[in-house]
Amino acid sequence: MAWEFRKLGPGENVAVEASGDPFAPPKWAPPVWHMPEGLVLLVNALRGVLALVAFVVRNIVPLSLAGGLAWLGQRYGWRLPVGLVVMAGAGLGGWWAADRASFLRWVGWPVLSRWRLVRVYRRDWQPVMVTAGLSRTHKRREYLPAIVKVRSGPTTDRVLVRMLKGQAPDAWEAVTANLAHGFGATLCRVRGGDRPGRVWLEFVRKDALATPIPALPLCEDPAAVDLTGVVIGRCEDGGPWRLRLLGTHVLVAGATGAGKGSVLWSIVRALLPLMRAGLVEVWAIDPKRMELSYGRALFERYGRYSDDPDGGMVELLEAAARDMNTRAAQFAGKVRSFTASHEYPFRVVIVDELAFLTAYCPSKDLRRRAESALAILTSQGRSVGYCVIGAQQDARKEVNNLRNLFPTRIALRLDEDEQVDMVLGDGSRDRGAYADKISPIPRIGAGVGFVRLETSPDPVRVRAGYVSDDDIDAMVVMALGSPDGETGSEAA
Ligand SMILES: Nc1ncnc2c1ncn2[C@@H]1O[C@H](COP(=O)(O)OP(=O)(O)OP(=O)(O)O)[C@@H](O)[C@H]1O
Repeated sequence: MAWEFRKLGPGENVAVEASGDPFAPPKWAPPVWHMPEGLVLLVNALRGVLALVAFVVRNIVPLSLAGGLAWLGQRYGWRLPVGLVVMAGAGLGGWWAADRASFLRWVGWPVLSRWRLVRVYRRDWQPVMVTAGLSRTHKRREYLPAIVKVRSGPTTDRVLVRMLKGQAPDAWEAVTANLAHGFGATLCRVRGGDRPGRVWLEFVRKDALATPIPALPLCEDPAAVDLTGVVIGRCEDGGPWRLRLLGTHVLVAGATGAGKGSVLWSIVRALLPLMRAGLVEVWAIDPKRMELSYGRALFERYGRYSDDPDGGMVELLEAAARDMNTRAAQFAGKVRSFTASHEYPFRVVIVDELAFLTAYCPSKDLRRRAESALAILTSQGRSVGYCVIGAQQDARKEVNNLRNLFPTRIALRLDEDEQVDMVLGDGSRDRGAYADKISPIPRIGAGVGFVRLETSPDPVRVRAGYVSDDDIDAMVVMALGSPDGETGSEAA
């Protein structure tokens, strides 16, 4: 039987049985190439050598160590290598005990990264990529994205990935749940890579914020407080959560019981040294008469306080707006950047439930006046030392149409997924801000939220310190000298 080879397209060969009969249907068959046996053996041997070289290069450090110890054992007996291993172990133990941070940086995390690369990511990479639909097959050849490196920390693994040509981060964002389950993580987030064509995958192995963070220690030194980053809790990576107050306004959105109070009180706690020094005033507006009223004495001594629904709260806001205008007129042409002083203290206006003033207040006139004062304060107050901090339960537009005047926003636990983007900006939830999935159990989820830091568009998970009633009492004692140190100054 005679066969002839035909090319259907580039790289595609078929064999067709040659036939003299022009009407006979063509008989197709895959081409069979008969290789000389020696050539096959040679190619396989070459492949084996290349794989061995790649393995040795990839594992040069452990292989060299093992080889060196084996050589020493062979040459001088087993006592020497065992002694060396014991000494190295003791040295590492001593390093760990003396300076844990540097030990983890130079030994602990690199070893863990290597271990997780080999035992988790490289091992499960192919099946997870295929199942998640991130691989492609072309002409029966499988193309997989590649792992560039893995960086492990105490709670998170960061995996730098080279995507397939033509792939975009959206394709990865759409399958974060598959990736998390595939690699045994509780959560996976996609972050921008170090160059086009690469993305960082952030796998959360363990929730670093699952247990409440006690109120941060009270600081006595005003110089230690930085208004461009007051520390109010912890970030997921273990670093401090610094919240900018100078030059911005802050919106704290969270469903009922989400822990808005702990954010507000952590801010006041961090500001206390500056309040005592006369450089910061906190004006508190407390429609709920629950959260802020506990520390009313503090606000009355170092600022102002109102919980009066019949106009008192709105008057306080209007007073702030008037004062801000006066300040702006005095600064015009003289001051370019604000520095807090005794004459012009930095004023923080805290509104515990914004929606009460802007949406739920029964008096239309009061609502209109409150909205107007808030709009003035938020649109013009930043540069003259005013910061409005508003808390609200409902992130919907109908309830707060001033949302866009708050440049800094914090999303605590939210009821619906679409509220996440309303608070943090479009695409935030796709980038991993799952504020709607924060646990409603207070011990696990209260005070937990997502923020966008100035340095990166990617949302960061944070938890505010829990300022208990006893902590507030301690603050009052520190600031006023007695738990009920009323000053007698009139509430607005
Ligand atoms: N940071 C935190 N860590 C641990 N538990 C917290 C934290 N913040 C608050 N809690 C707990 O969660 C409960 C609800 O907190 P909080 O009252 O501050 O919520 P909220 O958002 O102000 O709710 P609402 O809008 O209904 O007033 C509190 O009883 C408190 O025990």
